[in-house]
Amino acid sequence: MDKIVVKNLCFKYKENKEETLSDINLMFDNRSTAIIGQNGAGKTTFVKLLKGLLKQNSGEIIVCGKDTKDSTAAELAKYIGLVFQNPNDQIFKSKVIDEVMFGPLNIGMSSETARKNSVEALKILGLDNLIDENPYDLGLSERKLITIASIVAMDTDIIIFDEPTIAQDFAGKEKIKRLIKELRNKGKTVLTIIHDMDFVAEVFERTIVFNKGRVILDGNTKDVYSNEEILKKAYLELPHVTQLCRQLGYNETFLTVDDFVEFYKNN
Ligand SMILES: Nc1ncnc2c1ncn2[C@@H]1O[C@H](COP(=O)(O)OP(=O)(O)OP(=O)(O)O)[C@@H](O)[C@H]1O
Repeated sequence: MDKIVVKNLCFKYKENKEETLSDINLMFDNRSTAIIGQNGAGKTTFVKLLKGLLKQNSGEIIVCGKDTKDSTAAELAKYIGLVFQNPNDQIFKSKVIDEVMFGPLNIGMSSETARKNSVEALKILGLDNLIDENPYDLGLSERKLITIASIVAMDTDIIIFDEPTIAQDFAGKEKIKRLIKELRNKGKTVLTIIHDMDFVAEVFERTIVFNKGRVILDGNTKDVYSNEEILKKAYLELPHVTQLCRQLGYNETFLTVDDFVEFYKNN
């Protein structure tokens, strides 16, 4: 079933002359989905509309059966969680556990379930030893993971990450990769705005490309990455292994080194 249906969506910020989003038509099922596109393409605006933080000028957005135009952001928070790009926009409590439990409590979860979910989410991200710390005493990468845990703990059907890998080293990226796969296996719909094309290739089943407020590509990641010319025009650079294989004359699109090695061994 499609958890989000977007029809003929248009949006313009009052102070801007041009539309930021024009005629967007998309449906989201359980596939893990990356939303990519150059800076200013409209990705963050799009997810803010899904979450009900902005209201469209025209078109329709249905989230878990609810029309976002008739729903408050508080009502939609039960269905859709959004992790902001900058953790400092989200964190305000002085203890990690209180910060992570805030969202679950706010949507009406019992404190017992909120605590259980919060500890579980912190554990998945390897942060359960920081429960009593002040988030502001921690580094940017840990603060970012805490904001991710706090949304995961809300156990919403749809979870959106805005640039989750920023400020993460290899270990942090691996944690986020594992988390996204785990959420997907639990049947959650995970949408992620991201610039890291290698991460997209390794993790996401579906990729949507935004360009100047429109969707220019949408499909399984391998098919989308096969449209080299369109991606180039949108100033998006393919992963190095994909480029290398193309330059070596392979017609097939390889998303990861493992993909290529597997193919190479069998041919
Ligand atoms: N609050 C706002 N008021 C007016 N214009 C805005 C506002 N927020 C964003 N914009 C403009 O809308 C356009 C789309 O911005 P948006 O942040 O949605 O793009 P993005 O694809 O998420 O970019 P990035 O990858 O840099 O985060 C940009 O031209 C931006 O300047």
